[in-house]
Amino acid sequence: SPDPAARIAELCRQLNDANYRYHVLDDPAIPDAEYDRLLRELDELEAAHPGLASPDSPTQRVGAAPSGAFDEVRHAIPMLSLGNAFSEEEVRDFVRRIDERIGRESPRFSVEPKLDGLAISLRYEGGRFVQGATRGDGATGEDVTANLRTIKAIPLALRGEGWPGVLEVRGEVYMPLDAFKAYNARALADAGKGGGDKVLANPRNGAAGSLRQLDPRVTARRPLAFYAYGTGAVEGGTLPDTHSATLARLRDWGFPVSAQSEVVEGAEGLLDYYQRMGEARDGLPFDIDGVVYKLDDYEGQREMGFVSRAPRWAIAHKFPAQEQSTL
Ligand SMILES: Cc1ccc2cc(C(N)=O)cc(O)c2n1
Repeated sequence: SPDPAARIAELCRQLNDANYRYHVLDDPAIPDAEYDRLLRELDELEAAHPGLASPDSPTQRVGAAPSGAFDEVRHAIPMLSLGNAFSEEEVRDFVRRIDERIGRESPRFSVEPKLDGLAISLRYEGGRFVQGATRGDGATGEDVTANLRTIKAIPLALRGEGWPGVLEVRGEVYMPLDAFKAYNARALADAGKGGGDKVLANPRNGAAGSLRQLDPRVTARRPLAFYAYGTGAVEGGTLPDTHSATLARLRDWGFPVSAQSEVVEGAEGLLDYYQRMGEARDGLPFDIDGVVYKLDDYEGQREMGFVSRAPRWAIAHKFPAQEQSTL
């Protein structure tokens, strides 16, 4: 049989590549059954050669139950909450304030849907996922690293090159609607036979509840997804000058980013995007409760600063409340 170390390295590469193509490019390379077969082969090889199992191996995503509650994590850079706009007038005020404060006639904005999930922060050192935490109150969150490792959309090691020595990525963990419905249908059916998983009230609670499980093996059974929407601490490297260019780099490094993100210009561009996303909303594979507008250039963001914990350079424009997803 070929050298086990070489076979293990090849299987890790194939499985990580399959994850990237499935979760980031939305272009699966191999069918699920093939993915599972490769993962089983890797599991058996690592069991036979324990010294050869790398901590970044796809088999290391599901750990055992930890001790007790979650440790606290202090966010070196606070995780922002967003100010809200509910009307066209408030959006125009937002753009006008930017023009008045930093003299931008028709600024460019990075825009994307606002997913209804749970905000988290992921820390990478030397390109490896070392810690993940919930937003908490923005300054301090809970260490849910073991649970986040079970989410295949979150890379255990960065791809490509040029990433900083320390990189924190902020994003939203969410439960896709189809997966939510399939999970509940199965949980309901199993309940009928006196066993099975808990039925979830709605996708947002499903995501929050799944991440707060003390046992990562329970989290691993939940259909969770993730998409990156920003960065936190960055050391030993630099990011591009705009948010949109940073999102493109995050995608190259292995993070899913919103397929609906765009760059638009001025209040008209924002309102047109809001209109289009409002029309597309019911066809999206996840719940959204609005769209997010961000001044795209970081220089402008620095000049605009923050009001208490919310940035002056970004707002969420919310849709009218929608009846909750049915069970
Ligand atoms: C700065 C910031 C804070 C919270 C966010 C939340 C979402 C979201 N829920 O999708 C998207 C973003 O771009 C965000 N951006």
